[in-house]
Amino acid sequence: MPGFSQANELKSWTELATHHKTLSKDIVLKEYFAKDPQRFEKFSRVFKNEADGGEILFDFSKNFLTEETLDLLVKLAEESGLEKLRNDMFAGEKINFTEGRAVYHVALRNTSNTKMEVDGKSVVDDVNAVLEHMKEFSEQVRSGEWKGYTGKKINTIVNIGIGGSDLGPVMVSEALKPYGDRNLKLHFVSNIDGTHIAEALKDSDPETTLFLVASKTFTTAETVTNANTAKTWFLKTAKDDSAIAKHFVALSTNESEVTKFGIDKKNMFPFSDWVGGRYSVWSAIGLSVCLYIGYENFYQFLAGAHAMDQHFLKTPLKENIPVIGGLLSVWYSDFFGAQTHLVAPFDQYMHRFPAYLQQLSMESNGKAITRDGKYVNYTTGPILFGEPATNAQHSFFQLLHQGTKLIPTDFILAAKSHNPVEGNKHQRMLASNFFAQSEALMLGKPDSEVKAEGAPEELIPHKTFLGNRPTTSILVDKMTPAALGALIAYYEHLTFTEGCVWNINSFDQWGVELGKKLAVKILGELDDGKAGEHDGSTSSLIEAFLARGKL
Ligand SMILES: O=P(O)(O)OC[C@H]1O[C@](O)(CO)[C@@H](O)[C@@H]1O
Repeated sequence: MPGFSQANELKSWTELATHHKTLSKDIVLKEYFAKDPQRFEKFSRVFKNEADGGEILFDFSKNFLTEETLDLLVKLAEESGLEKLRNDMFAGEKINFTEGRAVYHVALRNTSNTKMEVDGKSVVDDVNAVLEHMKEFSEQVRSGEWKGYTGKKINTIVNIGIGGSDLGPVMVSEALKPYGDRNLKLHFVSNIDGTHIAEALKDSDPETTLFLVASKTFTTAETVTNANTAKTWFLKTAKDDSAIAKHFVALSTNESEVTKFGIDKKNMFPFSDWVGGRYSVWSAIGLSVCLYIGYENFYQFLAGAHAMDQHFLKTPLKENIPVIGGLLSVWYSDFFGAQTHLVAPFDQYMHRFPAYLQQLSMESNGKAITRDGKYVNYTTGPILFGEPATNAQHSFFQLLHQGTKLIPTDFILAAKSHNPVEGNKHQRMLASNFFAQSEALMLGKPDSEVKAEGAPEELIPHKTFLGNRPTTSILVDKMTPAALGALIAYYEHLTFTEGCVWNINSFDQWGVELGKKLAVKILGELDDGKAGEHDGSTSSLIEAFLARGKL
């Protein structure tokens, strides 16, 4: 445990509170830019991705930040023990103390084969053995050497998993679609709603479909139920249990449940309990991605994340890009009262990125108990939300520009499009929106300007924009596998930084357990056709469902 309980007991927290009193009255971003021609240079950082030679520019200069703010925030990180906690994570210490586990997803993308140990035992060979298996298997499937039970090539992959066993694979395979094998059809089935599996099966042929049952625990009700439904559907045609080996593989830590399900141990891609669900796309859980984009690209994805890991591990805090991102989030949440964090990728392929980040951020830092068991005296994890732009502009950006809430926003753009159609015209239009939005959010539109445009007197307040809305712009050269890997790792370490300062355990998820238990009890009542003991509303709703939902 660190040498403090509540983050607001730290000296730097008090100093930040005093600093906030003056800064919040004074800071007008456009004036700060006018006063300081070096502002962009001071508050932007370039990440050089050793994996593919690409760069990512992080522009933090349109944030409520001065040199003093940054110094105080860095001091807050130091006092909170960020360097120790980070080093402990990289050393395989059991920093997820409520579950007695190491937090070692960084070991899954250790492409430099650095020594990494848990309990004094190296994990490097085990990680590499699984990667080797993924390589061999993905090459066999992609080449057609791996055949279905009737000798046909696999052309459909159905990943069955939920939460971290779904969101990472679906987001990454969408984001890296330009690298995908278009002869392979991908389906991701997560929801217990029968529609999800039914639609995937309608679109599949048992002779050419490969099911990946992705579940760390292999006990998650949704996944086990969907996988059993898929197995029944498959056996209806295949008839013979021995055919399962060609069409079902498991991505899991739980060998006994996997074999009980009927999947051969040799068709299991294992990983360890030190991989959290929301950090598992780098593990065997990423097999769907590997099959789709090929092993070389998957490896580049890992290498890009590894490059960001090295940056996080070795760069002084003031230059450390994810540390700055995390500290800014704390700054907005706890000193400016921001409740949310918006992430808007200007990239259609990245359309599931905000959904992925929701689990990463909200399952990690949606906590209110400090590491020594006290209720926090301050606010913690923000509500993360987002949609790809420019679509987002035409729906909820109104509230960003003229609403009453402060919404710190990240905009992400790749300079080079994968589809430079119409002589790159679309890309230039996309980019012009990326620049215009952050500029407009900062500059606003004063009433004098609205008046000068000839607006009638009564409309002037409606057409005025206050501006001074903070944004972080992230400019990637091109969304390559390595760039995406680095970007995800950026958000992981940002989340880590927040959790460390707030002194919460970012690595458990007890909050989702309650709902699971209650649902099991009510399922028994639905099977019996009678509501049990509940409050008036719940019993009546159950009775209404039973009356209306009879088959
Ligand atoms: O991979 P599993 O064990 O099926 O769990 C799936 C998901 O369920 C959760 O435990 C929460 O419901 C997530 O943390 C996890 O990603």
